[in-house]
Amino acid sequence: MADGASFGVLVLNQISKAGLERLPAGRYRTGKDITAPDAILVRSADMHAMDIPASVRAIARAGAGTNNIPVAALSVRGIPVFNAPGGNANAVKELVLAGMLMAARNLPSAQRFVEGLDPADPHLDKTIEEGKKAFAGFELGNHTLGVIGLGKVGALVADAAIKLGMQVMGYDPEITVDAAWSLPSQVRRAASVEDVLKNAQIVSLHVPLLKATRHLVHAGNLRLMRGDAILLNFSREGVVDDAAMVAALDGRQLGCYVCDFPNPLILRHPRVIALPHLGASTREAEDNCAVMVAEQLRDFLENGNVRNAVNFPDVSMGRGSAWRVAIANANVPNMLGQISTTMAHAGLNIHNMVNKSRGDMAYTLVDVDSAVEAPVLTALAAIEGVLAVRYLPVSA
Ligand SMILES: NC(=O)C1=CN([C@@H]2O[C@H](COP(=O)(O)OP(=O)(O)OC[C@H]3O[C@@H](n4cnc5c(N)ncnc54)[C@H](O)[C@@H]3O)[C@@H](O)[C@H]2O)C=CC1
Ligand SMILES: O=C(O)CCC(=O)C(=O)O
Repeated sequence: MADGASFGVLVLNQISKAGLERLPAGRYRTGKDITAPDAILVRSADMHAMDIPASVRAIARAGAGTNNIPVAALSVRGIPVFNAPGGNANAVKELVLAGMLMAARNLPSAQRFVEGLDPADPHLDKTIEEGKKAFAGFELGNHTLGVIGLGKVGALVADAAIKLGMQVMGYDPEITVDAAWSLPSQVRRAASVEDVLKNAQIVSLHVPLLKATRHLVHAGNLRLMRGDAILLNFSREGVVDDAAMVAALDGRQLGCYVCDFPNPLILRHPRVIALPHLGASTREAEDNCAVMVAEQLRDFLENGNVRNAVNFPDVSMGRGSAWRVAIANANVPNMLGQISTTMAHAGLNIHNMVNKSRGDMAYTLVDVDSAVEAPVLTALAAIEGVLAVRYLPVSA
């Protein structure tokens, strides 16, 4: 609960100062030791085993993926999970380009070769000229890149690859209309994951980790890939079956694996290039994401408005009066009827109201013409299907 005018925000990861500054100190307490927080700010910390306090009203993920957050369990509690769509997409795109170049030009092994040179070698020039033959690579232009997942990151990767002279094929059965509009017209539509794996020399994965995308790349479809193909995974560890992928590398069914998720199965494999989850680690991306989610969180805590929550509809309403009630409820018949009847019985006049739904979740903002007493809030919370009720009077 907010104690008077102030909100407590528990911060689980390093969050950029630019974002934290959007939660002004006079009104917000932020830090790693906040007890009974109103909200939690997080990046990659795994929250699945965490006991999320009853005081929590919102989770804000300063990034894209929310697989580290128990979204379904939070939805049942009427708690929105905000993220920052696109806030780090350019940073990931640039690292994917670096990954493609590192693999195509054998840069990590070339670098290891140079690091192993002996400065006292009297024939250093000759050693270098002899050694470099082992690292000859290929140019990206005119090769085919397959992009699986054409959201914020995938679209930027496709666009950059076209600008590098590559041919691009893309697969995304869930693509949104906005994402489809933002794709360059040169991107050829692939029929399936298999179509991409079979026909692209370089494949880059940009899907969220969901039940449907776990082991999207597995033993069965890895064998469709060209023996010299490069697979890039900047999505999530579980999207590729790493055991099958290592077997494909060892069996020469795959040329190289580039990923952002090292684990014991792939560490030190000579044809794996692994980075320590660096995709979003740029000053720009860290600031963008932190600022986006801090602003979204503040508008939710203070006004109940919802923007960019992965489990709630977008709902925003300008303040029509000083007394607002925000209600998260199951998307079932007669909720609005019961909410307005409860308010009418308490003598409250509804000034303005908005209700939207998304899947099983509905969200309602109601501005009323007079103060709302605690028993009315209790009665609203007791309506079957109501998941959370917040009273948000404008402080004097
Ligand atoms: N390495 C890193 O630091 C980062 C990793 N990521 C990962 O990349 C993922 C994608 O990020 P964004 O592009 O920002 O998300 P996004 O939500 O904009 O795009 C995801 C796309 O995947 C598509 N998709 C879903 N299921 C699919 C399937 N079965 N086959 C093909 N496409 C499918 C969706 O329709 C959507 O267009 C995130 O969920 C996260 O896991 C994102 C940012 C940083
Ligand atoms: O916050 C980070 O560094 C990780 C970013 C990420 O994986 C994401 O946004 O999905």
